[in-house]
Amino acid sequence: MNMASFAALHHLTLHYRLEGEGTPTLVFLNSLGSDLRIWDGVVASLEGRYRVLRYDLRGHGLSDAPVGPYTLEDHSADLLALLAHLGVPRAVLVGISVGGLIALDLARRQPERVEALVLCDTGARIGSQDSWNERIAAIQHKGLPEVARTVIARWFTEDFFVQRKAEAAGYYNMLSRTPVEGYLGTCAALRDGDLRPWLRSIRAPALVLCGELDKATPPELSQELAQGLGARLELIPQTAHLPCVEAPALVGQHIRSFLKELGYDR
Ligand SMILES: O=C(O)CC1=CCC(=O)O1
Repeated sequence: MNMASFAALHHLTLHYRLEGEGTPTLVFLNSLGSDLRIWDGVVASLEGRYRVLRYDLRGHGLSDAPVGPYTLEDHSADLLALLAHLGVPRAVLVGISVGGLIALDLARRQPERVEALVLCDTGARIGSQDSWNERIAAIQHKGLPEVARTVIARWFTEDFFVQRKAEAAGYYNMLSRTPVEGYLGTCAALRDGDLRPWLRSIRAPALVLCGELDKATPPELSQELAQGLGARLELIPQTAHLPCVEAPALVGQHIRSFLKELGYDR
């Protein structure tokens, strides 16, 4: 059913979409300042082969934006509560950027709930304490719409801004209209979240994807992540931080090949 749905969990309300049939269930997690629509093209490319759950992280899209700061554990507890609400015992988690960190956090805390991981443009540690504190201060001082002008430049390639101008403007709107409390709360989760010590303990099979021109979470970070997890890294040509928007069909193809390797031949 491809329509907006809302789950009133005991602690907050999350916006989600559930579509498609069959196993496994794929759960898509968005990045900082985006929402579940960044996955539209990837989900379309999967052509209903799998059951797909997308949701807006707390503080994003149409989900509640409680007062921060948040932690990665707050985010992964939200996901667990949503899975329980929908009766999904186990899923393949597909997370981008902070969404990847949240997926990793769930995989280390509740390994039995995670069938596999697809980690896009992410790392076990993104940025530094200082870089996140600087971003938080800049937003408090200048506001999110101003800071978003710098941030969006890292989301897409230069070509995208020239050739897909209207989409670039639309995604700037998505980013700059993120609830500021939710954006700042999630910056704090990124500032305080470091999963490097846990990587080797994560046993779920994983695939790592990264835009070859990503400057926010560059390919070297993905390489470290893939090494730590014993996973394969695939670079997505001619894309930056959001290959799911710039090259959704290719991202979808990698997901399908990975699922095939895991025995899900659909
Ligand atoms: O906002 C950025 O600079 C890129 C990013 C880092 C974590 C995330 O989710 O997006």
